[in-house]
Amino acid sequence: MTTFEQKITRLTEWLTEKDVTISPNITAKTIDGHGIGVVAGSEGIKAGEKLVEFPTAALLNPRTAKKMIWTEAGICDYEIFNKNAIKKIDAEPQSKRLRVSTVDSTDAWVLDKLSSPQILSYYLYHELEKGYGSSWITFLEVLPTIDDFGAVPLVWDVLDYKGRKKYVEQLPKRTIEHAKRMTTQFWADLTAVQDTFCNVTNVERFVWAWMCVNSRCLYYKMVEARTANDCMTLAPFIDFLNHTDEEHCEIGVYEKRTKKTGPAKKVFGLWSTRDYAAGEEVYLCYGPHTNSFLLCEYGFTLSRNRYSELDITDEVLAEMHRERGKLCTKDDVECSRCVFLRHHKYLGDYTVSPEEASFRTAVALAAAQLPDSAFNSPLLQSRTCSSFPPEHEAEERLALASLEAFMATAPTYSRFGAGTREKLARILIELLEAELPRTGGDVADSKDEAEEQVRRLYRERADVARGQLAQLAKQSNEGK
Ligand SMILES: C[S@@+](CC[C@H](N)C(=O)[O-])C[C@H]1O[C@@H](n2cnc3c(N)ncnc32)[C@H](O)[C@@H]1O
Repeated sequence: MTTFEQKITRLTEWLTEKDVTISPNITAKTIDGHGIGVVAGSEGIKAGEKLVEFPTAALLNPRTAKKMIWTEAGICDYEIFNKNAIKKIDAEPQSKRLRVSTVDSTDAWVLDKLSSPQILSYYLYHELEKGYGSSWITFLEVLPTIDDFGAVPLVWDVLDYKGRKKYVEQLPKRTIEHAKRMTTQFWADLTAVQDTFCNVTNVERFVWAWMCVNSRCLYYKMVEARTANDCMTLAPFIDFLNHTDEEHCEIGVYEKRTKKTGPAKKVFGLWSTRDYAAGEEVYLCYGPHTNSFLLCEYGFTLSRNRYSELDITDEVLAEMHRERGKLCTKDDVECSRCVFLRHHKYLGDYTVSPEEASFRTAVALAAAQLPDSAFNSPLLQSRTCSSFPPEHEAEERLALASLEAFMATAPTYSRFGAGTREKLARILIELLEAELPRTGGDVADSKDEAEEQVRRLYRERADVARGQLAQLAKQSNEGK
């Protein structure tokens, strides 16, 4: 049986054969709770040190994958393709074909119909099926298993992995929506791939491939990319880097001269942005992500996350409609307050962090303090307070003018401050009371990874609410 160290040595040698440079100052190792990660060697790392450099041809991205798929398709007489897909290609006039592929054949257009995640997921799926026959086996051997994705809600939902489907509905509402969007995208991608290739039948394996692509791809811009979503590449070894929201490494493309004479070549590289002590884990930042996002996309959460926030859209909307007695719905005629907020692009997406309420939230809670009549229809027809109809009540004119002034200048002290704090505090206290049982209270951590992640999201929500309540109390004491 091959040990982890042997697999990493094989991977490093294989990458070196492809002219990839890996600094001797870093090494890959398994890290408790993180899977594989990258750590600084005994010499440590200096800021600005180049850690990994890839010739762009050695990357696994839609461009390189399409070339390899097309070469293989030629060898097996195009038998990997679904017969209907081939019929459709033959029927399509060549002039109409979208030529974005770098593959040197007009028929390779069949691959251009697929998005980058679809191409890459198919590629990994198919290579795994080949096993030791795959030229990527050294890379496949160090990829996570489906079990390593056991904390991803998509995996619970699509595979009911370890009976975890039930936990999807227990997630906070916005996280459920995120998870469901991913499930929809997954099935759309699988369908598109099955419409093109005849050899994709194992859903669990496709989940594995799709999740590898989703959780390991790095941003890499190619001229043929149609959308930002197409700008993705897999880069073995760099993809061992775990996520942090702190100071981290950077990745990018730059030119490098490998020989004294001859042209400079493009490389895809990873470099440090600060010093690292020997043995310290080296991270990347996957983006300014909340724990809800990290759980859905990657299957983990950070114990402290600087991007933690609490979505209180439903609660704020309920507060705004207290006077009306019911929420506006899509099928309902919207109330004039919603029309006003929508017109100013402030309707929905209300959040708070432990430190502050988002400005959108502050605007909505300010709007909630004006009577319905302040948003009445003649006013809305005129849209701005500068052109109020003369018959409009002076007091309401003044109130709405204050709201618009607040939206324009966001003063720290405004007529809405005290009312906003009161409404926000009520929302947060009610939310805390309602969600407390979902945090698991003082009971020990659940043995089920999925259940534990659900609890962690609720604990984080409670922490954000408490942090924000403390801020509100402080502001009240300061008389803001
Ligand atoms: C790009 S890979 C990083 C390498 C990965 N740890 C491995 O074993 O191959 C992304 C995956 O690593 C894990 N991961 C990344 N950052 C993490 C963190 N801060 N804490 C826990 N797991 C993390 C998650 O499973 C995520 O899906």
